[in-house]
Amino acid sequence: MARKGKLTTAQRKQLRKQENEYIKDLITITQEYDPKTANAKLFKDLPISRNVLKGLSQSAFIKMTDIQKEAIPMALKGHDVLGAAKTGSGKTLAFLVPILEKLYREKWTEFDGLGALVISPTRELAMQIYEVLTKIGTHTSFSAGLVIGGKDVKFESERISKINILIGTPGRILQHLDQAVGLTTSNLQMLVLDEADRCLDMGFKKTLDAIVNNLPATRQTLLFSATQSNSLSDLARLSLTDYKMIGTLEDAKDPQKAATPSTLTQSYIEVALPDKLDILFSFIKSHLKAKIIVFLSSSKQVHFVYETFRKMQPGISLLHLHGRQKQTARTETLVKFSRAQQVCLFATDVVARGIDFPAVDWVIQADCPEDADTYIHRVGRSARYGKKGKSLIMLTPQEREPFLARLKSKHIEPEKLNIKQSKKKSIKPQLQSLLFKDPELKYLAQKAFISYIRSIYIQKDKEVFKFGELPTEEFANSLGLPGAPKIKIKGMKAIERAKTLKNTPRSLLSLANTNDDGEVEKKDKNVRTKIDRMFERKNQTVLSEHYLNITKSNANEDEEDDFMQVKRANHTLNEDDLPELSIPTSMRAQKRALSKKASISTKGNATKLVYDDEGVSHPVYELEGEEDFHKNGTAEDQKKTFINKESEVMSKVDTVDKQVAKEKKQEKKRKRAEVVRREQEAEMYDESDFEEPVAYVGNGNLSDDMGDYESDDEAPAKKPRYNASDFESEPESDEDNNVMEVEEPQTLEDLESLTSRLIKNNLAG
Ligand SMILES: Nc1ncnc2c1ncn2[C@@H]1O[C@H](COP(=O)(O)OP(=O)(O)OP(=O)(O)O)[C@@H](O)[C@H]1O
Repeated sequence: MARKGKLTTAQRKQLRKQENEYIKDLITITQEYDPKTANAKLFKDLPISRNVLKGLSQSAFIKMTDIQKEAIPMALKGHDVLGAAKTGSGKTLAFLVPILEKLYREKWTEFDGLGALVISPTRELAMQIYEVLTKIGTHTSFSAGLVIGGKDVKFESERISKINILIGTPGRILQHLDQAVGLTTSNLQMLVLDEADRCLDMGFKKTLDAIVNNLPATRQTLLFSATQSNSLSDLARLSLTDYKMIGTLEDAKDPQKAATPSTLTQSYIEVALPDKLDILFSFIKSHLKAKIIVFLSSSKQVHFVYETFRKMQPGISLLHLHGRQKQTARTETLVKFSRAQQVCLFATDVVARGIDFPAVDWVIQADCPEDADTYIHRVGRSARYGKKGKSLIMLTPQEREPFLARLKSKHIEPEKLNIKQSKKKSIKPQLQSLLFKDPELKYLAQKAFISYIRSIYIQKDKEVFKFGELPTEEFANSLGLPGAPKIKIKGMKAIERAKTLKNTPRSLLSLANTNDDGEVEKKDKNVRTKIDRMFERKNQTVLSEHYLNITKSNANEDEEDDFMQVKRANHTLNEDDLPELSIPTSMRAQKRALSKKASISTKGNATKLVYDDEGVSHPVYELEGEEDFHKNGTAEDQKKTFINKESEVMSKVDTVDKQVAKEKKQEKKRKRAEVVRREQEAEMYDESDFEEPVAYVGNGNLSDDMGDYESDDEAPAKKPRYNASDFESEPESDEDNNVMEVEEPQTLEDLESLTSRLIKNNLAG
């Protein structure tokens, strides 16, 4: 007899049978389903299981968007999908529904391991996808996990073995594939890349390839983005052969199908670089009732603009978000911005893609994006899911024409706006006074200056970004600085480029002074030490403590040196009597001295030695009998043979040396490129704090998983942590003003790193 509430074995068997039949029917209907004739509009018109439909309708997803209508049936049929659709058009559901359906039809259980993997280029986007999944999957029995860094790996490893659907950023996923013993990918059914073009680009190449190498080749792969890459090599990397393209790039040739939403009003203004902040401040002041995102090119820019504008109190709440912030701060800002209605967020491209902020009125691109695709993603934070929105891009006179041409090729033609003269108001005096009073702000301004110049220098599109035409002095003044901080570029390529720059301003022309090593240096004949350089920067309070420590320890060292020195008070030494000693002075000289080739060349002709019974060495002829010696030919012949043999050896050594040197050079170049790339990455998609990964891993139940997520400090709170009143009156007490959120100061090693192409030198005091 069955106890009350418990099913008997027979009942269970019966239920299982019914479910198997239900799944069988679903599969048959799916195979017979023809999207063209079916003309489905609602999710319930599709062959989707009842539990998923329930989750969808409870989340108010009833009617399908175009991409969902097309992509879901294709994916349900088992095809690989390459899907491109405008920003805010519902791509997330287009891959989440097929994931849930696939696993349901495969009768997936926790013992089957990982069934689906979703890769997102940013943490914020991964969290958002996870949140949508937990909503629509609430009536299914799959477990979901979010890995974006953080918690104890052992803790994660235990839980991750039970995860069916894993969502995460590339670096973190790879770390888990490497470390989590329990994570079995051999059964993986589906791989999804959201923002696929970004996941596939150079920045993530190595990581993504390593992840894919860990996955079974027979799987279904879905790629989604508003700007899709259909480069064959990219698709080959994912073993994508028989795939269906949905709304892909071909459609971009049709003006009606431009990559931006029709509900978005796009405009541009031409602004000289030194006037940008004036215009930006005026814009914010005249849009106090709006919800605005301002995109800037680097975290330093964001930090500086946020801190200074905050002090100038434009009359609207200000927020800032970039990849160098702690995850908790990033998440809090995300939640605050989502909930607020009148607010201005300064951000880097870390939130340019995929993030679904509700009701953004304006997207301002204060710095020109690297390409048209980034433009599309940035403006896509507004006008989502059929809502209205506006965007404005500031283009410098140098950027205007070529960048508008890039946009035109994608059928995007923003309207020109003019700035009313009456609205123009310079904030330079205010900035100057702020920087004068606060050395930390001045330091931020210097960093913002350098990072902007650097961002222009490293841009690929040289027609848009004309490094040589930057008005550096005026730009520095516009940030409130008394003059442009001096900068130098390391690396041969940079020098060549700097040399060819015809109209390069004075401050940039100093870059062209190079030394033997191909490094650009100041003309200064005296070699400046790290401490000298520190001294030149000592006006910066942020560094001054470090500086003091160094100079103090150096002073102590001097004293110690003095103390240890043998005083020659009681005798004198005749310098001429001392043996001549010389040591290689530079690294290059040291290397040369150690190279095999150099050591051979400095030793003259090699002499063959033989050792006697006592181990004493002798030239060969000393121990060889005359008769034996003549057996090997005349002395002249033997000499020739010997010389030929030795030159052969030397030439081999020479070839090897050259090869080694070439490889080293290539490796150095590769490393430098890698570091520059990583720095760019850190600016935009920071996944850097590897040592302290946080993961929110489910425990076999989606709703429990969401509970876990909520309770975690590091996780974004589902319920608001701030109520509207908290937020609107963002406290700015005197105390708060004094406590500045200053990033960790860069170390000397950072500043002088060979890997950095542009570094500051002798910051203007
Ligand atoms: N069928 C639907 N019914 C109602 N709302 C929907 C539907 N599909 C998506 N949405 C809503 O539309 C918004 C945009 O969806 P989503 O974030 O998936 O867009 P996207 O195409 O991925 O955008 P992006 O290219 O910027 O990543 C979200 O707020 C989502 O909840």
